[in-house]
Amino acid sequence: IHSKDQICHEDYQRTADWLLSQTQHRPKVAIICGSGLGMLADALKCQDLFKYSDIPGFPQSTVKGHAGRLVFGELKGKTCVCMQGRFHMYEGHSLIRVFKLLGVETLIVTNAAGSLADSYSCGDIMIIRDHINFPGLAGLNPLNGPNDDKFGPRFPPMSGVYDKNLRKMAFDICKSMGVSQCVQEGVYCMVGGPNFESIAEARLLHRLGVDAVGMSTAPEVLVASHCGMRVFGLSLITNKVVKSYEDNASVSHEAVLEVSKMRSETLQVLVTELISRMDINNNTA
Ligand SMILES: O=P(O)(O)O[C@H]1O[C@H](CO)[C@@H](O)[C@H]1O
Ligand SMILES: Nc1nc2[nH]cnc2c(=O)[nH]1
Repeated sequence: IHSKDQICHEDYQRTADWLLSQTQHRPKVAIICGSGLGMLADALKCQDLFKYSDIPGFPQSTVKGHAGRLVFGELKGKTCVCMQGRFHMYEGHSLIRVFKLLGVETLIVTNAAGSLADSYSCGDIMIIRDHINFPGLAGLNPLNGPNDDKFGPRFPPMSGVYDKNLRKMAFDICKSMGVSQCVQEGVYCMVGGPNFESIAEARLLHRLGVDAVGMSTAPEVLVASHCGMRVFGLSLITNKVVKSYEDNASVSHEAVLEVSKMRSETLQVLVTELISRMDINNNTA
């Protein structure tokens, strides 16, 4: 699966069939680990691990902080598959449809993001209420090309994509974890990257009402929602995006990974508890 122009249902099916022949696990939940958040997979019990390089049709993950492994396992009695290493649009791939063919019903997506909202702090967790898909608005969309009706409709709606019940459940869990003071709910904006924002771009995003910005998530959520998956998303605020010409601060991927590492345990507890509480059989929370 190297160029989306060449990918068809049979390609996804071949990869899914190979995985199903290699593991007894039949996951209903998929987790995508954001930059530096790969340890979310460590909580899985009875693991079956596959290096991306060993999976037919799988591309390589090229970004530091993304290990490049698919981990199957049990979390509180629920069977999950976890991507330790995502593919960004700037890398050119999406594998959500393989998950669909494995039987996955719910996607939990995490990312590292910079904050635009003045009230946010580094280390905050933002439950994603909605997204702005900048590349998508400009016509760069993973659903471009002939529509495959086996996956979903030509014109999928995008309102209410981030499941309300799961968002509420996550809030309740954060309360019981005693971390609600650093939990936010907001709008994630996907930009193409791989550069971080200029100050003028940061100001534009701020004016548009963006709370957090990153270079992932929206394409995955789009494809997942198109094929009928329930979606829940979390952004870890790893940096405040520089919005002032007087501010000498500057962001780096290393700094992003450092904050991710510091907060990954909290995210692991939150995601584990969410999966533990969610009903996966009838697809309701
Ligand atoms: O979205 P994730 O994979 O967490 O990664 C985020 O961190 C990287 C920049 O540091 C970008 O790829 C951005 O999208
Ligand atoms: N575009 C973008 N992606 C990020 N990922 C983590 N922090 C940032 C950021 O400030 N901007």
